[in-house]
Amino acid sequence: MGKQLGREILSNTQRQANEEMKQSPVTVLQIGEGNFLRGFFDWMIHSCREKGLFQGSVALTQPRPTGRAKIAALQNQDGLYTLVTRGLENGERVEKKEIIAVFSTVFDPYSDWQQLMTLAESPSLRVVVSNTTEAGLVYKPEPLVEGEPIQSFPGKIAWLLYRRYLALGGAVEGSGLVFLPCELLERNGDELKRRVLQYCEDWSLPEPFREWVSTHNRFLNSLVDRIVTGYPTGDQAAAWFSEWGYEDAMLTTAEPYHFWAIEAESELDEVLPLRQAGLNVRWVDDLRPYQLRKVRILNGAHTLMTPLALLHGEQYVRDVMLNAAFNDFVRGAVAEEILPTVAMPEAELKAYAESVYERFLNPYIDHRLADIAMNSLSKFKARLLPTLLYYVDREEALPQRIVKSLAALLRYYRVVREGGEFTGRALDGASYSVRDDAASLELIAEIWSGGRPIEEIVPLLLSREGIWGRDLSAIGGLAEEVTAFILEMEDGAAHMKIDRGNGQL
Ligand SMILES: NC(=O)c1ccc[n+]([C@@H]2O[C@H](COP(=O)([O-])OP(=O)(O)OC[C@H]3O[C@@H](n4cnc5c(N)ncnc54)[C@H](O)[C@@H]3O)[C@@H](O)[C@H]2O)c1
Ligand SMILES: O=P(O)(O)OC[C@@H](O)[C@@H](O)[C@H](O)[C@H](O)CO
Repeated sequence: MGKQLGREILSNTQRQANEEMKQSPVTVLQIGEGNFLRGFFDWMIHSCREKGLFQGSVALTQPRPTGRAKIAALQNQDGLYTLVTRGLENGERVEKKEIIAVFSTVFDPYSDWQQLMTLAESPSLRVVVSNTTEAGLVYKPEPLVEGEPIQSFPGKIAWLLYRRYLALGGAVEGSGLVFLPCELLERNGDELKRRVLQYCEDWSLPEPFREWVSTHNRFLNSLVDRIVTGYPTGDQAAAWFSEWGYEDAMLTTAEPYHFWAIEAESELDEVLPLRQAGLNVRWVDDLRPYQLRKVRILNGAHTLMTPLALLHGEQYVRDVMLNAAFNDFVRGAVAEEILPTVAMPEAELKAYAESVYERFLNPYIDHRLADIAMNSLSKFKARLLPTLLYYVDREEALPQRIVKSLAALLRYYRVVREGGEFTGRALDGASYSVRDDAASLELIAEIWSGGRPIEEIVPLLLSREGIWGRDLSAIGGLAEEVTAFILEMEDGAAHMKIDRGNGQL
């Protein structure tokens, strides 16, 4: 057993910076001990502090009782943890190790409720950041028992705000807080506010307070973008620990790419000087283009490649991008079919697309296509169908690569029910299981099973409004093109075959 990370591991300079941080007022409350916030937000605050731009510190709590273990592990390490950032940046491999020191307080709100209440009443507190997954924002009614910890995340916020309102007085300028929920939900700030107000109503908290919640507090909508891969798999951690001379139970890893679009005015730089620290953060008037950019390009490219690549025996995103034929296919689809449909400056879109390819090629991330394949029906509908419909609505030629990926999706969903599973067969006959909405899979399996010719199957599949949101069989030429692609795939026709490394799809 080596030494555990703690303040004695730090160099003299780091120790001094850590002591200064510990003495700094708590300006940020963080609800969420998970990997993502530690590899994203806390790293950002650490970067700001290192540049002398941020004089506050972060108090960390977990949103649910089960997060206790990580809270205890951080307490055991004086609030410190290591972040290794690794991947490609402008074509170069980077690997950077940092000991992140931003938590001046780490506590379990279920055993130390009073500490949360004291923080709630602190005039120094300005920001509340969270990531509790989508599940954390689901509304679960609960009774209010004064002095007892509140279970839900938005319920905690409602009570925290009430205590703050009582302590600081509603009218006081600056008594409100800035909320930055990082959950991956559209308009996450609005969602948190709605939930908080729901608890205020459930507990009959006074009307003037509710008014103050809405008018003096900011619930900001934002879009986070960074792949944070957490504690490394295999022997990597042990190898690093022996190199570093210490062990770290809270070690996390992330890709170099990071982006945060926050719908708010840039004056908030004063509260969070992230941009001044050179971070890729943008205060924006309208978040929608950024959401669209990510969903259509990054997630769209994932969904575009997944069924086709799985049918051809690929397993990982990186391997798809290293295959010349697939690489051409993905880049061609993004550049010629997806980008023209997103209303943002072309140079910006191209730069984002390039960063996405680099992220897909990250030598340190094994992103399984089988994981991305889960719920591919709704993913196609949200991520690629709007692009296809853009051309349909303008009566332009159908985008061939997206049509091909739709063909691959339908072929990938050629499933039979075996026990509790729906299984399909790749082009080489290998079996796989498909995870998606059971009713849709049932329906699709039934359509494929009837012994009909493919020319009948495809229009039937495309006509299911319950799956696609509209009758796709009504789109002129689509069923014929999809059918032709499936037949070519099955026949192993030259242009649907992969000549590994150098061929064509
Ligand atoms: N890791 C990434 O690359 C990444 C990137 C962008 C967004 N995200 C999103 O961030 C979320 C968290 O990811 P992570 O990598 O930090 O995972 P994690 O497992 O390390 O952390 C999950 C966090 O959510 C909390 N949580 C889980 N279920 C909850 C519930 N029912 N109620 C309240 N809190 C709950 C946990 O206590 C913990 O703080 C995911 O939903 C993911 O979609 C992750
Ligand atoms: O997470 P999912 O299953 O909704 O989608 C799979 C990927 O497209 C997705 O995880 C991206 O990698 C992620 O959104 C990048 O920030």
